[in-house]
Amino acid sequence: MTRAPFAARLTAAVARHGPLCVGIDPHPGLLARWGHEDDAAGVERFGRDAVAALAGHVAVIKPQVALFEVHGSGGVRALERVLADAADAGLLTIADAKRGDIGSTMTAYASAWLADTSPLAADAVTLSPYLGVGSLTPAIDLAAATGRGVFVLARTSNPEAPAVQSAQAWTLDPSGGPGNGSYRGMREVAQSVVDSCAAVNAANPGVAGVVVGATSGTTGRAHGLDLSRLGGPVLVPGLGAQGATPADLAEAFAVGSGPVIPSSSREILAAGPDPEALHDACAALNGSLADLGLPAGPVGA
Ligand SMILES: O=c1ccn([C@@H]2O[C@H](COP(=O)(O)O)[C@@H](O)[C@H]2O)c(=O)[nH]1
Repeated sequence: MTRAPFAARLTAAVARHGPLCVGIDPHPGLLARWGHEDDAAGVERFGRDAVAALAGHVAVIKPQVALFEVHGSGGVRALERVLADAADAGLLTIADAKRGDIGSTMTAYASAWLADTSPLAADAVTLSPYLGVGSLTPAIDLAAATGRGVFVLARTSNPEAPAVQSAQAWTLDPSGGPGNGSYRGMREVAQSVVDSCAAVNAANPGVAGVVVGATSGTTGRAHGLDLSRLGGPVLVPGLGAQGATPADLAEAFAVGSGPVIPSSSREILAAGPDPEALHDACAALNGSLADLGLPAGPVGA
């Protein structure tokens, strides 16, 4: 199937619905609040009801894969149905799977989340670069070939992140691209991930996004990354339950082409299950985010 590049589709969806990404995280407490059991049938009903309520009101959703996998094969089947509903409804999807492995295994992860033929295919998937951004090439290549995208963890929202992500790393010469370049100088691991993704985007515009947490207030490290040359989207989890507010984003994410996609899961889902209440919560948060004037594209738009 031929589809426009993910970054262009994301830019267009953000222009229409605003930048907010709603995380689909069926935690036990939320399932109870929405009147569902903590089992495979419960996460399926929760996810599909959320998609039905959110379609046409937000640009993109981000199902948290772990909260479906915890219910075994039934949970994975539920996730397949949630992803299919979202695709049918024209709602973009980011599978928050955080995959990363040696290249041969990465090829299988890539096929699972990004191949047209896979029942788990999403519009984009989150990837972990701990084995090196170059090890993610099978997923990046498949995303480029199928009009999908990847979001590579750069500076995550958890308080433990700086111990690894703020360490100094050898940096590839940008002219080489991941896996090919000579080494020169040192910079933070998080910045080197961003720079490697920028090199990917120079060849395949907008395919490689990054994840940068919204929680500068708790980790003290969201600020200071140079996203100006990324040339791809930025997924920003941590709004709401983790303590970040829209105001925390204004300065850290002002520079770059974007689109910048702030994400909230538990806090926004707590407004449900009433669809009207969910719409109102999304509209209020999208309004606050729009006021910030975050980069909204164009990336291949
Ligand atoms: O740096 C990261 C990367 C991913 N996440 C994921 O986003 C949601 C956040 O949920 P909230 O309820 O809005 O806190 C969750 O699925 C995380 O695994 C992140 O928080 N930080």
